[in-house]
Formats: sequence, structure tokens, C-alpha cells
Amino acid sequence: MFALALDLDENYFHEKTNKAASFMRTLHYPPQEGVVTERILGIGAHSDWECFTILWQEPGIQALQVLNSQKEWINAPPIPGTFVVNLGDQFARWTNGIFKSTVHRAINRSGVRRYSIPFFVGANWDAKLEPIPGCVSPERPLQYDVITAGEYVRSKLAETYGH
Ligand SMILES: O=C(O)CCC(=O)C(=O)O
Ligand SMILES: [Fe+2]
Repeated sequence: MFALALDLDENYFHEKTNKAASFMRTLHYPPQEGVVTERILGIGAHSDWECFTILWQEPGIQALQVLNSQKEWINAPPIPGTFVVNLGDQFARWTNGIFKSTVHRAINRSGVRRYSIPFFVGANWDAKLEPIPGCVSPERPLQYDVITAGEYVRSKLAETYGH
């Protein structure tokens, strides 16, 4: 689907994702007690590092918000029987910024505990995040250094946990 949206052959991403470094985790957001302020966040504003994320949210609890192009936070409520799909940084790099990675955060102000399960779909560790043909032009110069997906994720891990 992503390949077709970019006018590419439907198998274009196959060899870049056939040994995908994908993973899933379960997150628990305990109910927050006391005064709830803007400083109390479950997971702060970020974009995911992989190609895209398929997210299961606990039904009936609003917590996830996404930043729209006007820089406003918009609720992304759980809809029964659906997943949220967020684009990640690896797609932004492949498309030289034509696909934007979704900036999002999760704040549990419901008073009850919340679980969510994201499944992060990454490119092969050795896949180069080089721009897809047609995504670089004089009007859209190259925006990112070309590195591998593994190098990218390692740099984000070091930035996030390396202190
Ligand atoms: O819990 C959520 O709804 C979002 C989780 C998330 O953004 C993440 O794990 O990267
Ligand atoms: Fe995320």
C-alpha cells in the first residue's frame, strides 16, 4: 500500500523489509493521582523510529494524541475493532520528507489504568535509508544523511538512553 501510494512497484519495499527488525511491546499507564498538570505525561511527544507502527489501544480510554500540521494536539480515541497506524522516521527518510512521521504522545487522565500494544515495523537492519527515486528534486533537496536503518535506530537509542 505504501509502495502503491508512491507510484512504485508493489514489491518495492520487499527486499528492504524481508528480515525486518520489528518488535512489539506492552505499555502500562497507571492512573495518575493528585493534580494532573501538563507536566504529567505517560509518554512525551515523539515520532516512532521505524517504518510504521500498528497500535492497539485499550478500548474506552482516551489517551493518545497526534500533532496535526497546524501544531495542534488532536485526540486519537480508540475505535473498537481498529488499530492506529502511525508513520515512522524510516519512511520519512526513504521519502525525503514526503511522508511525515506522526508526532504523538499519550496521556492517561482517565483515572483507571490503561494498556496499549504498539507493533513497530522496521526496515532490515542493513537497509539503507536512501531516498526513493523521484523524492529528491531541485525543489526538494536531500534532507537526511544516508545511513542504514540499524545505524538510525542505534543513534536514537543512544540519544534516548545514553545518559
Ligand atoms: O500508548 C500509546 O498509545 C502510544 C505508545 C507509543 O507511542 C510508543 O510506544 O511509541
Ligand atoms: Fe510512539
